[in-house]
Amino acid sequence: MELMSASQTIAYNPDYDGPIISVRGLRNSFGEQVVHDNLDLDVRRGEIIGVVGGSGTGKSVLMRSIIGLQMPNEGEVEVFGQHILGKSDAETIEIRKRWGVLFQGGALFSTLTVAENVMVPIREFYPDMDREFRREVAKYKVCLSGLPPDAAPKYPSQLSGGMRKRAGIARALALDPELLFLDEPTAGLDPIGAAAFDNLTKELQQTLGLTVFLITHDLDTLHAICDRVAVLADQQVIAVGTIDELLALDHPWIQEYFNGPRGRMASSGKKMLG
Ligand SMILES: Nc1ncnc2c1ncn2[C@@H]1O[C@H](COP(=O)(O)OP(=O)(O)OP(=O)(O)O)[C@@H](O)[C@H]1O
Repeated sequence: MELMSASQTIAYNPDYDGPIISVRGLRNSFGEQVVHDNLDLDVRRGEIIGVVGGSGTGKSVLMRSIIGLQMPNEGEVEVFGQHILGKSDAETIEIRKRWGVLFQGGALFSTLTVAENVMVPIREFYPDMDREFRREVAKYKVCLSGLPPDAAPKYPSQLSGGMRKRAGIARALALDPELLFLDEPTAGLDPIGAAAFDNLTKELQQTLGLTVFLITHDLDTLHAICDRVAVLADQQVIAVGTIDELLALDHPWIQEYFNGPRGRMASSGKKMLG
């Protein structure tokens, strides 16, 4: 194994104030199946951007391309203003430290407690951190996720679905990220649990100044907390904007999605609350 020298690691530029994520000309295919072709997207600092699209339109593949788990056939991905495609883990370590990911279903290690799950990224990125301090950080993140302190020593199998999602958030927050990726965070939650999770996401965005890349099918979530919505269809991001801006577009999928019976209900629910 080769160690990177400091000069080979992509440096953190604290003065960068452009888009937090910039994707250009992305192409992803699996065999004959083209999932993305010439896809562009910018994510602005501090926003919650909802990413929607029919099943199989490539929302998760897009997220995986941005975080380096999927190597696209073509295109450029910049995160925090730095090109990351084709770079090794060692080269991107300073960038990866600055984001947290909640995968679909939580993806917790079932043989580790909640606190131990939170400690995994801390140990990976800060191997020299004192063990006691690591424990304290983990406990704090568990609280930040809205879990009671007694959840920390529990195993994922001892938690409800909603609590497991919160444990996943605690782990995603382990390294004090500036950017959070959430893949369908409210899927499988009851409406009350989903609304509570939306509130948590909004609170984290506001109190920690996070930028949030949020894949969802949940119309209530889009209305409740997203600043803008990106729509995936036809292998591209066909539109990005507020829901009102999207509604002004004459695209059949967008109209059906936001103006169909469920879309109208979510919209009227927001008006009643607002
Ligand atoms: N590793 C892979 N190998 C082959 N095909 C893949 C792979 N990953 C994703 N795909 C295919 O790419 C397409 C997009 O998948 P993706 O999971 O991104 O869709 P999605 O928009 O997130 O869908 P959903 O809303 O149902 O979660 C799907 O047809 C999927 O089968």
